[in-house]
Amino acid sequence: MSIQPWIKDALTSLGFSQLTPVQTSTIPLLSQNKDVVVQAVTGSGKTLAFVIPVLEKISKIYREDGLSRSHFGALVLSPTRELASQTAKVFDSILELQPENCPHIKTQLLVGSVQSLQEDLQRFLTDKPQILVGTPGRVYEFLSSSSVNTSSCEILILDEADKLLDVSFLATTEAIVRFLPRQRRTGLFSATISDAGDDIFKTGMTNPVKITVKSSSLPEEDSSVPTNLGLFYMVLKPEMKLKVLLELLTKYRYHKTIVYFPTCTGVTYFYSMFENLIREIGKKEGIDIPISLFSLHGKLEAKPRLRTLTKFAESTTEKSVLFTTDVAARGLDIPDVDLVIQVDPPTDPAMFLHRSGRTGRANKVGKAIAMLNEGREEDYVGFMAVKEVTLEQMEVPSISTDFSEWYDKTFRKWQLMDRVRYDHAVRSYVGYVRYYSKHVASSIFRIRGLDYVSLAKMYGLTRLPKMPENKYVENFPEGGFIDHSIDFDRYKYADKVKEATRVQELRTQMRKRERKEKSLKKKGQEKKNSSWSDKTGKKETKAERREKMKRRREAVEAKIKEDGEGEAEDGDGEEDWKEVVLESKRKKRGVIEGEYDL
Ligand SMILES: Nc1ncnc2c1ncn2[C@@H]1O[C@H](COP(=O)(O)OP(=O)(O)OP(=O)(O)O)[C@@H](O)[C@H]1O
Repeated sequence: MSIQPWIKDALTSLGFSQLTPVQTSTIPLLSQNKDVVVQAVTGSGKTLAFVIPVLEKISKIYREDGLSRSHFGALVLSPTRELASQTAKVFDSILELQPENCPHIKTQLLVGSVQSLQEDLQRFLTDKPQILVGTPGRVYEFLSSSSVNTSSCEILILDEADKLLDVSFLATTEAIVRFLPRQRRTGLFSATISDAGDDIFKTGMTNPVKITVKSSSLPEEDSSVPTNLGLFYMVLKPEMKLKVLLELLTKYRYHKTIVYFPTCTGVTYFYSMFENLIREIGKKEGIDIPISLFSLHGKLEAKPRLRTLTKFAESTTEKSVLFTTDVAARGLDIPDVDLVIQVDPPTDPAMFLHRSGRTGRANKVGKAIAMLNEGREEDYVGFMAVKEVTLEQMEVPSISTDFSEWYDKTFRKWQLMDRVRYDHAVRSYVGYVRYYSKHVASSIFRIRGLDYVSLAKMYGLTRLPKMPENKYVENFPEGGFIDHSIDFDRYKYADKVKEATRVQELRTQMRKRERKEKSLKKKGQEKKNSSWSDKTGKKETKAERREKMKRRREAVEAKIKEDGEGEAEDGDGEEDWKEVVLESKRKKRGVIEGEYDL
């Protein structure tokens, strides 16, 4: 295969002395004028499979006419800022080794919130980069500017193409494609590209060559999972999940672990809870537990997100753990991640492979564990087997009664220090139930089959929050109470202003309650003396009132829905959309959704 000598030398210096199978099959086709659709297992080297042809093309343009100001030659699209930034770094690591006597090839990263569009345009005109790497939103804005001329773009790469072609991105991706000249090459890459179906043709490709690289060289052993990646599952009650997680994180031998949670709110909540648990375990055992904990999700600002990821990747602590959502599921390449834990399976089955594939990359050994709720979720194993993904059952590590009691006590003590933590628990629980209802495999993940009581215990709730799904709870506990260990009247916010407001509201409520009780007593007295027709009249008024309330609620919900739209962004932002609705509801009502009026 003819790769330019300087690129070959750079690859060798970077330790890539031999190409991987996906690179061997893709580079010659894409470098010479073929469109490609590439499906290869996670960690198989798809990035270099498009980076090399892009560099080849740009070098060729230079040998011929070069590029004029405001033109660029290649565009790489990625679904997340983290992935775009990582891909730009791969280009840059090779470009740093360009020989002095060649025209200098440069890249530019285009992602939202890192710098303004104006700054991006300014940099483009000054630096004259030939390769643009970015996320759809910012790239679209950038290409819309009259300062950018798209007519010289020779190659378009959609990395994680099935994501870029799903409902969350399709319109923007298509709009970007329309900016580009028809006479160009297109490459689509993903470990799960077949999920994009016919949408691949919306990228304007002509007769693309399909390249599929499975993990095994033996055709009868085809698998969608890399050979060195061990996939395991364990079946347990929701209330056991975090205890087992803590046990795995503290007792297991690993270097870097990524733990996936369903929602952004859940990540923030469990992150601060685990920070405390790990500290307390250290105190209990009289040692410093060598774990550095990080948290990352789509609702954080772009810059801290990128910083956290770099810190996690560069962390040299004995054990480093990243709590995250699906925003960090696709494409991220942190070579020494040796354990992935999914506290719940993802709503989209394709995501299972992307999450698990953060370990066991480039022939390194890795282990991915998925926790399944007892009951119906065991069927997920058979469901994944049909997709050539084999999961092996793993024993649930045994949790001693002592440890379990210590955990409950420590968790509760931490939670009681600030009532805001309970509010957060309620929001995370409600968010989880919403998330659960979005599972693609809805016959396995049945909203009516959830063990709500055990789930509430997992989140540290003592009372089931008010929500429509409560109708599925068998033998619904009186008042929603699972236990009475929290005295809500005395449960304080650490924030003084918040606490003062709570106390004020509590007093008002108590006064109201007293007045109500008094009036009820009085009414009871009157009722005894009133006629039957009077009572019927009151009943009608009640029905009218209920109808009025219903209409008002519907109007509020419609408004909230309207307000909530457009909040979603980058991957997992949309997962918490419902939380935005709930938040907005709360603001409007001035109460915590899911809580009883206490
Ligand atoms: N030719 C090669 N020789 C050795 N290592 C390589 C080679 N090509 C890629 N790698 C390494 O393999 C790892 C995985 O590569 P890459 O991130 O491109 O995988 P991927 O197929 O894009 O995975 P995913 O589907 O998860 O995005 C990287 O650390 C990369 O440096």
